[in-house]
Amino acid sequence: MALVRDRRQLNLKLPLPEISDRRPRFPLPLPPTTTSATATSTTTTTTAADLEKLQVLGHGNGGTVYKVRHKHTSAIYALKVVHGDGDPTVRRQVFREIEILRRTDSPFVVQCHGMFEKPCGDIAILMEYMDSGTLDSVLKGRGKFSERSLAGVAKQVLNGLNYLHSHKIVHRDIKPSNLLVNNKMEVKIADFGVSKIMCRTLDPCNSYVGTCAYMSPERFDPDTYGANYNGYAADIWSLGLTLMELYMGHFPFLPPGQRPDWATLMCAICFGEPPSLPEGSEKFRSFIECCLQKDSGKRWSASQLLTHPFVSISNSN
Ligand SMILES: Nc1ncnc2c1ncn2[C@@H]1O[C@H](COP(=O)(O)OP(=O)(O)OP(=O)(O)O)[C@@H](O)[C@H]1O
Repeated sequence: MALVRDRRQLNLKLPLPEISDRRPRFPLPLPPTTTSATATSTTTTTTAADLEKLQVLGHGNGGTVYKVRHKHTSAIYALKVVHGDGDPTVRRQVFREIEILRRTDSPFVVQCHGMFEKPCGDIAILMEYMDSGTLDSVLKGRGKFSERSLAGVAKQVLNGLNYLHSHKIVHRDIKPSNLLVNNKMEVKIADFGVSKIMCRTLDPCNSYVGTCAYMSPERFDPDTYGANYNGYAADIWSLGLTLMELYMGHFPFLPPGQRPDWATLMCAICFGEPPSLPEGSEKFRSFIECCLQKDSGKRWSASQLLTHPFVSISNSN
């Protein structure tokens, strides 16, 4: 596990591209929501005064996520608070996340129950509470995942990506720490701070955003690896690396214990062979190969991968 922690000390994040700094109006209306296991009522008009903070769940880029209880309904939520006086880039990220969450309604994407701005300028997003944290924290706590449990993870994340991609949303930062999980092993895609809504099918999406380690070859070198690069296939590459990491217990591009620098990693991704599983069933190896095609045009889409035999392992007894 120390090896995994070593990698996490890297801050392989690249800056966001310039986007509109237009502030959304608050409170933001949300699309109709489905009922969640922990929060039975939808509270689009909730304010900070309605919520009791129970504990800190984690810290992200410029903000803190709390476990909170609604004082009137007793429903439990996660509340992400981003500081109003913080970095403008972080504020842009949270507005982007809000914009995406307003558009999504899928059991495979973390559900948003409301957003509000506090008088001090802090921005808060009220989300469904995922009581087992991220897949990254599960890996650190319980150790490597079995093939069968990964087939279940793959199926759910693919359903989430299929939903997002069919709504022209590219996530751009799929990795274990952005996939939330609950005690029923339901896995949901979260953290849309660097995601992009594609306006046209062939919109370019070659900006360097997200976490470098999980970036696909065409995001570094679109000329060689990505004809008409539009970003959807990049999410699939990141999913392939994520599943390998959960299976192997360390980041697949690097031998355990090696601390990469940005240039080494970029060379490995662009000039090396894609990583392959050192062990595992034929179905699992084939699935990973379909995700980790260096040429983005040869990579399978989310809807194609949902038909791959590896995914159906999760249904078998
Ligand atoms: N809906 C949720 N339910 C339970 N825990 C959550 C939820 N959302 C976030 N967390 C916890 O809070 C932590 C911080 O989340 P956040 O989205 O702010 O940042 P991050 O994804 O870790 O980092 P960054 O935003 O810098 O990429 C997560 O790692 C997770 O442990």
